[in-house]
Amino acid sequence: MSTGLIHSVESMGVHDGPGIRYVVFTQGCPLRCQYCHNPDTWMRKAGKRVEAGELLLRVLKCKPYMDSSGGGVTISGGEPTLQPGFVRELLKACKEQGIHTALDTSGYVTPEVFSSILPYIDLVLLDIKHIKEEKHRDLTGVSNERTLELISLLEKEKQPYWIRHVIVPGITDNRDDLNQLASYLSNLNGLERVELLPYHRLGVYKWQELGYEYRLEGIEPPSRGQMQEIKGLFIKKGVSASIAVHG
Ligand SMILES: C[S@@+](CC[C@H](N)C(=O)[O-])C[C@H]1O[C@@H](n2cnc3c(N)ncnc32)[C@H](O)[C@@H]1O
Ligand code: SF4
Repeated sequence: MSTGLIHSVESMGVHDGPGIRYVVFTQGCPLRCQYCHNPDTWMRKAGKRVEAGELLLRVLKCKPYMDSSGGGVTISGGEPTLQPGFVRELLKACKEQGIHTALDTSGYVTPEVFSSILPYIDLVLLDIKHIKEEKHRDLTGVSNERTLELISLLEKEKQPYWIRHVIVPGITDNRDDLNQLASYLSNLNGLERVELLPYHRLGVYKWQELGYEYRLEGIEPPSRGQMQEIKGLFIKKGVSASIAVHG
């Protein structure tokens, strides 16, 4: 039986997929997003080791309210695709129990690894951090090539997915970049919806506790008006976009 390194769980999550969800936050992430609200999940140590079967028993206790709300299980993190064996086993076990499954990812994963998990995922929540390669590198430390390649795979496999995009004033709210992203998304078939996430500062204290330098100091969250205007830009291109509430 596979074990996984997890950071924490949330038994009544309402921000990561439809309905009420049991959210598993895995430990470890290869990206270093400047805005990340979970920097305490980055290191591939310091988490708790759990067996997939043990976690399933905890999930099953929550099944009644997950079912009645149209919810399920979401594996988030950190970057869950770093632990494909554990994630596969947990999602497979959930599916065998009739539980809806979602995976929350940056898409920084090879097609081979992702394909090994895909049969057990009902919904992929894929965050495009930036549509422009150079800006993506600056924001996250890595290329966006794998993320875009993953979208091609999801399209090919006819896998339903949502795209997420965090709006950070001065970093990801350039209108030309957003128009480019909206045009790109308007041509996709499996995309069910786009969730625009307003940048928030709820995790800044963790950066301070960890002794990391927070480069976005001084940047405030976007206003409601700014978010509405950006949402309008997506709608205008025929992309079904909504503004998410903070997690
Ligand atoms: C912490 S990540 C974990 C899953 C995966 N690593 C990813 O980035 O998609 C979950 C979601 O939170 C978003 N997020 C992280 N920090 C944020 C912040 N400061 N404001 C708004 N959304 C944030 C991410 O962009 C992602 O969509
Ligand atoms: S990919 Fe997700 S968990 Fe990793 S640094 Fe970025 S927002 Fe944080």
